[in-house]
Amino acid sequence: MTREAALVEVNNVSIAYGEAAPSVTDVNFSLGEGEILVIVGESGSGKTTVIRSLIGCLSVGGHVVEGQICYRGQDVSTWSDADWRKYRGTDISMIFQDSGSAMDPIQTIGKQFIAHIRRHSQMTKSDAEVKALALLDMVSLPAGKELLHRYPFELSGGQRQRLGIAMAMAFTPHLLLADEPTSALDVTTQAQIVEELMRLCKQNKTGIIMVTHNIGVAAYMADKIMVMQQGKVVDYGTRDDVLFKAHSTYTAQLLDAVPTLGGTRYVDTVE
Ligand SMILES: Nc1ncnc2c1ncn2[C@@H]1O[C@H](COP(=O)(O)OP(=O)(O)OP(=O)(O)O)[C@@H](O)[C@H]1O
Repeated sequence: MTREAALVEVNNVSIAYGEAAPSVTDVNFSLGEGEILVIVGESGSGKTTVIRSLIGCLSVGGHVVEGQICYRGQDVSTWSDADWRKYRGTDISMIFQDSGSAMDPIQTIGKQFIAHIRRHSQMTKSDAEVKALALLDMVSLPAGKELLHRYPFELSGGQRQRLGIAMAMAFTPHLLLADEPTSALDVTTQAQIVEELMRLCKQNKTGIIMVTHNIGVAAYMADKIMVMQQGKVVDYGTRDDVLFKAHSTYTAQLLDAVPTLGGTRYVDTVE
């Protein structure tokens, strides 16, 4: 019997910018369908670099210098631009720290959302609008019709992130990448967005790889956690392994920094 390929498999990957020494070295992890991997680590440790490499969108000069990234068993280094266009935004999608800033400020949300749907499908304008409205409803953004006539800056940070999730989920991706999707939000909205992502992940069996600075968020939502420091993975494993049997001093320090409530550390109490 052949083993079914993991959704994502990253083997010994190192990534450099230009001619400089690699910024990220020897990264290994895997993700199954419907699993949530959360990447945590200090600023500059390489989290964004790793997540962007999975959608073939490293910033200028970035390239994989060693190792292999596989998506459903396919080595993505063999993909042409046309292959990437086929997968990006449909099968593999991404939400950013502030989804609104990734949108054109002078075009209405509706125009951009409908164009996004039509770019990846054969839908008519009116069918795309119906789909956009259903997606807005799915992420608890009611009054979608009115919202489609608004501009990105007219929405709150939380509404913009919900919109980002709706657009990213438009084609029910198998893999959703999220780069600090909650860090610009207040704590209550942060919790709502995390719940939303977890619900969609469960409902659609979408695998999620999310970057956050907040190990409390990782403890709450992750199946697996990867901790990065200075371009290297210093801890990786199931949520419980990393939280309760962490090997690196850095992870121990991160966990020590999590506030306690009535003497109980937050991560200890989350199921
Ligand atoms: N476009 C670039 N050109 C050159 N070096 C870069 C570029 N982007 C990132 N780097 C370098 O790669 C390393 C990792 O950066 P990266 O943005 O992936 O870290 P990060 O963990 O996501 O940080 P943050 O939490 O601050 O977003 C850093 O040393 C950074 O300076």
